[in-house]
Amino acid sequence: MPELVLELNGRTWTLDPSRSYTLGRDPQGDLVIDDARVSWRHATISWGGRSWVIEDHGSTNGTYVQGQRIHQMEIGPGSAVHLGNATDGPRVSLTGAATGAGAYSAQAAAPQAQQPQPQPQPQPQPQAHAQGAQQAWQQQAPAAAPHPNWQQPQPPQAQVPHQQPPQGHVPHQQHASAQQYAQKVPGQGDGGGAGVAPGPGPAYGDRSPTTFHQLALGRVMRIGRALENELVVSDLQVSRHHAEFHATPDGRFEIRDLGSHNGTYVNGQPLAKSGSALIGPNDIVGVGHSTFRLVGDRLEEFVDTGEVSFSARHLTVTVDGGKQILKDVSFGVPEKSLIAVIGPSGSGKSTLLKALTGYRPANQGDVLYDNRNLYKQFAELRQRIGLVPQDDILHKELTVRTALKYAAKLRFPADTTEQEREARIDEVLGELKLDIHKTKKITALSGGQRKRVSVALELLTKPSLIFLDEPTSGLDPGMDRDVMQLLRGLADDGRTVLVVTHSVAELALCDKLLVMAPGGSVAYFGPPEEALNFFGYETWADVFSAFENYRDYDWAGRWRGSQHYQLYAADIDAVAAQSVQMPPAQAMRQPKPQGWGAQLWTLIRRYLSVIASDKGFMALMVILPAVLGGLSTAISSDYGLRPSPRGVNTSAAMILLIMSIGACFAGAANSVRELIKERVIYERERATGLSRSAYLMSKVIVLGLITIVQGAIIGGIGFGLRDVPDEGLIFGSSLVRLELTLPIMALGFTSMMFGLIISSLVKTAEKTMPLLVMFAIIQVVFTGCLFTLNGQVGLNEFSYLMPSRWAVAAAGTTAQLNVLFPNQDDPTETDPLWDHEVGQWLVDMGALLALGAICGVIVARLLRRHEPEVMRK
Ligand SMILES: Nc1ncnc2c1ncn2[C@@H]1O[C@H](COP(=O)(O)OP(=O)(O)OP(=O)(O)O)[C@@H](O)[C@H]1O
Repeated sequence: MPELVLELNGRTWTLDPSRSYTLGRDPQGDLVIDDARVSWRHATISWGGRSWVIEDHGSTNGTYVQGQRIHQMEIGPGSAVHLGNATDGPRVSLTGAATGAGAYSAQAAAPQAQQPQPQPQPQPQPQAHAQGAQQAWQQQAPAAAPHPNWQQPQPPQAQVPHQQPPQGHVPHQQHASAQQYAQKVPGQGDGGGAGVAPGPGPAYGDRSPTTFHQLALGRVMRIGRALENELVVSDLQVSRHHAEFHATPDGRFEIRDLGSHNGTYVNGQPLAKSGSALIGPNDIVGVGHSTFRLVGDRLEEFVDTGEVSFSARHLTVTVDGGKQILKDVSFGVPEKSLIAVIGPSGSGKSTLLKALTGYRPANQGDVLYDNRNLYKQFAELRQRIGLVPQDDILHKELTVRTALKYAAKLRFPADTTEQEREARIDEVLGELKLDIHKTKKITALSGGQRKRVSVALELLTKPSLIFLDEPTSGLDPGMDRDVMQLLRGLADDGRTVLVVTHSVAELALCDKLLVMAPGGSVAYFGPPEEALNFFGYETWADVFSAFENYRDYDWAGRWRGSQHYQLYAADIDAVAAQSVQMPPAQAMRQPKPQGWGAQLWTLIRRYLSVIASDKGFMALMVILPAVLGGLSTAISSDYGLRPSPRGVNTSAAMILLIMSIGACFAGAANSVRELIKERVIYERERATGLSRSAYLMSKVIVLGLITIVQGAIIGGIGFGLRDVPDEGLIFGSSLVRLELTLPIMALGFTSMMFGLIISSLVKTAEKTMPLLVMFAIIQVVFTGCLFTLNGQVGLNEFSYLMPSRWAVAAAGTTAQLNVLFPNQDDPTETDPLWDHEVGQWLVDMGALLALGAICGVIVARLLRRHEPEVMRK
């Protein structure tokens, strides 16, 4: 029997040739390797009939034998295989004989063989508590009506003896007991845990470092993704050459950023690009998912594999006018937890989500992530947060794969290769079982599948904390379970997942439930299965009715007086509330993974892909200007844009009017929905480092080109079929029609910019249509072709704000509109904007384009309103 003995992390397994063994992070696999660089299903070892064979399963970071990345290779006694990194990735060694009594049989070794066994703990008796709670509730009041006693909750100590949770590390268990929970939550009542910046104290509680690296005087230790670095970090968030540690002549150590894309952080604050900082034993250096701490001349590395605790303490949000919309919310969960947040409408769920993600930081309180203060170290920690808003954050017109491809391009550092990004996309698609849908358009997917794609997008960068805002809203009831099971799986795989939901059907899948009461305070936090008993009702509908009927009841007081509070929240609550002091905006600004130009190019390509995928829209873009240009030919005119024998030719003004309005309408119609329909995508991408100006510029360039072409079609048809003056002002006699068309093209562009203003102003896409119509009608009035504007004090000056006024004026200088369409009251009074002079043509065109530029500045300001508060600068 060709037995092979495999050694990993000090443990040995005797492999059986009759079956194959999977290696990876998947807890269901045969050999579970808990290392961020190892893929979920990384590789397989099996007996190939002649010899043992290791086969890589398309892992992101590769399988290495003697420093070479391999796909499939024969192995045998004496072989050593590194997973995830050629030098310091987890090492699998193979020998030919069992190593004695310590050897495990791999068949017998269930995946859990490597997991630490849970310590026996005194278990709380949830049912007894629940009944107790119910009795207390029923004693206080019958469910049908509030009772005065409700207002006087018993002091917590009277209800339940306070149990001191024992100290120590306890592995995760689904629906962990209160004691287990209390052990894992950071900073429990010790006043500590408010971040590490800067100051003594353990940075990671009881977590031990993933690896150590020896630093030596005179030696530089360079960190990066590339294999030639001394410290190779297999993380796509890290640049190829990211940063370096080196000793200064006086024996101290310094970290220097090497122009990294995602930044190097010291105590959560980003170093300037290519900047450096001296580091001491209390400093935490952050590079991608890894953090480093100096211990003597050794560097301890902690890799954030997602298994981190999370808690909120005393979160309070006060809005203008002093009203509190979130009141003193505290809760905490250990690693790998799924938390659901429910509550009646207006109870502050969205406000809480914004406070937890840093989108709108609370005015008071802390959010602790792995014992680090999220608000203080936001620039670094925001990269570990995934947020799936209620609306899809992908362009539905694209295929799943293309949408993820663009998202990966925007979120990963500029120096990641397409191959690396593709590999990560494949990994995520596989994890979320979306492989079979990858070539489908997102519009063709069911609601549940679409939500999976949004989750897949957020998983690309391997966040440890994932927040979801009502993922099941708008889905079929059957999809609830699907989505909640997906979230359960995400948490079990080593992430903390918090979901705000209206759906109560699948709450049992969660580890903890947070129930918000009207007014923004906590009504309950604890295991979901004990919640209904806590409230003393049989259904959630009853609980929500009670919230509705007794809005003024002190729900928070009832919670704080309960034994559940003692069990699940008192420790977190014991720390006094602090007001939030966010670092200065500069320190919070996360370096952008991509340069401005690269972002712009990706955004332009994505936008063109979206347009190209909609053939109907493309056809309309050509038909609309053709029809509008054609309409102008319906005006009967013997002389076109030339003077009649008497000079006057009012139909020329009508022709210019119709063509200008056509250009206004086409331009504004192109852009009026553009920003509002992408608002959620913009908000999310902005939080992950998208440049506002690159985003706006991508719209201006693509829509600008479209509207200019449309203007050319309108002008080509409208002027092409008409008599035009023999001589132009700029182009002489040869290109008079072009000279007349240029103002129409510029008008299309500027109207498109006005459309962007409308799009960034409105709250819903439906509101854009009335505003578009209003814009077009105002332009009709202010062309100067319906009635004389010149000389009308106030009205004339106001018309200078209208793009149609300048476009008609520019074309009017060429066509001599002062002759064709003289002032009806006083023919000697001419409009100076229509003077037949080269300078005037240039002034009119300049004013038209300047209006467009001013619109651009206004849109940029308006876009700011739709950004996470921390991104507004
Ligand atoms: N900026 C603000 N200024 C004033 N009041 C606000 C502001 N933002 C939210 N509110 C109010 O705070 C309360 C909580 O709002 P929030 O959107 O967080 O509730 P919600 O529980 O998410 O509601 P829903 O389930 O309907 O989405 C609401 O009464 C809301 O009107």
